[in-house]
Amino acid sequence: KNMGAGQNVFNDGKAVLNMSITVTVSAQKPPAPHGYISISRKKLLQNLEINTGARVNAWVDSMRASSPTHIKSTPSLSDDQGSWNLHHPSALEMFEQIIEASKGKQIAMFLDYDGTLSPIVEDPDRAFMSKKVGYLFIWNCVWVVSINSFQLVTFQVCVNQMRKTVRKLAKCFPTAIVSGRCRDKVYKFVKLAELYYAGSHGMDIKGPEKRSKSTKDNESVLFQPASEFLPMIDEVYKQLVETTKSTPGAKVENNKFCLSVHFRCVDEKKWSELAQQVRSVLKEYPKLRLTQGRKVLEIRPTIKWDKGKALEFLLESLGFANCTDVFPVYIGDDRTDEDAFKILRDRGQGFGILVSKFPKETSASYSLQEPDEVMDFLRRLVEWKQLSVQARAQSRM
Ligand SMILES: O=P(O)(O)OC[C@H]1O[C@H](O[C@H]2O[C@H](CO)[C@@H](O)[C@H](O)[C@H]2O)[C@H](O)[C@@H](O)[C@@H]1O
Repeated sequence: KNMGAGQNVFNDGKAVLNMSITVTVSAQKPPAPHGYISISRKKLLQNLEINTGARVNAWVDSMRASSPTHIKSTPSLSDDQGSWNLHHPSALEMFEQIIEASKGKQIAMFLDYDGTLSPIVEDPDRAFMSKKVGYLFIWNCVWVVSINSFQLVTFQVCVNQMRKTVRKLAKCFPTAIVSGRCRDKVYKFVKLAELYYAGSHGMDIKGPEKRSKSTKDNESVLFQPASEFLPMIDEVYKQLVETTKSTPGAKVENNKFCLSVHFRCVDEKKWSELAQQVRSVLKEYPKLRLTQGRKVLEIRPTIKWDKGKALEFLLESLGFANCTDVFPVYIGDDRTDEDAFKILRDRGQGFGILVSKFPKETSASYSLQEPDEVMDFLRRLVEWKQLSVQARAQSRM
């Protein structure tokens, strides 16, 4: 059986078999044709089993390594908090220097969602924007006839401070949300029509809604590089739901052009079983690959597209292609955000801010500890921009 060139038996970036192999199954072993390796089917299957076991173990190691409790117990990283902070100082503490670096340039903001604008929670469907909620107390006197007295009534108006801040931010700078989630879902959490959205790890990009009376269609989809994968993703979603249902706590999320298999609520003893289940489905789909986020296995098309490419595409769409006077700031907490941090580092433009309480390998320049700090940083940017606009207006008078 000719397995064909470039067939990835295991499709997680490091292909186990990624070369042209001719497997000959016959009683008498014919000589291998020139340029081909001839190995027995039995031997091949044995190799595959060994590799499958090793690969699943590698997955589980990686699942452990990305877990904060394990990071804390990794001496090379935990002992090094001080030196990590030196290399990735707080963006809040470095605010003045950041502003200085952006002088004369147009700031453009790129924000990841989970773990950046919303705190990480167990249930992905309840990852609402920052919990910090403002209460507006209105004291009011109400004449209650029945008890013939005045009563003091309190009204509480909840204002989502993060949404309010991002709305203001978008008034000051072009702003995009870049998320692993399906675009519609992230929009339901953020609920701001004035932003750019790049869902499914950047594979579904849409510009701000245009309010046009002439057309009912106010959607402005800009780019969907993986649309041909939709049927495959749906098929794999169904299979993963079925295959993983025996693992308590596992949750499969359909993110339209990619899938997430959550293991946050899976007992660590069952991680290997879950990895095995995911692998058993994925091995039939060499055109899909696996990446990892925070307690989540992410499955996506093998196309060369990621959050970094989405960032470049958005910069172009915003009219900043080949511009030297743009200053992109990307804030994110996850491994998938590293692609965007790296692009900024390589271009030598703007910078990345990693949201993390723990030292991590990163191409980001600065750090913030949690979504509340992200909100403080965004607020300071808004205040600075408003003050500089005011100052400019006054100087013209
Ligand atoms: O790129 P992002 O916006 O950061 O999306 C990455 C994944 O985020 C979500 O999962 C993460 O957040 C969940 C809610 O806090 C948490 O339960 C989970 O453990 C995290 O991995 C989202 O549900 C995934 O689909 C995204 O891929």
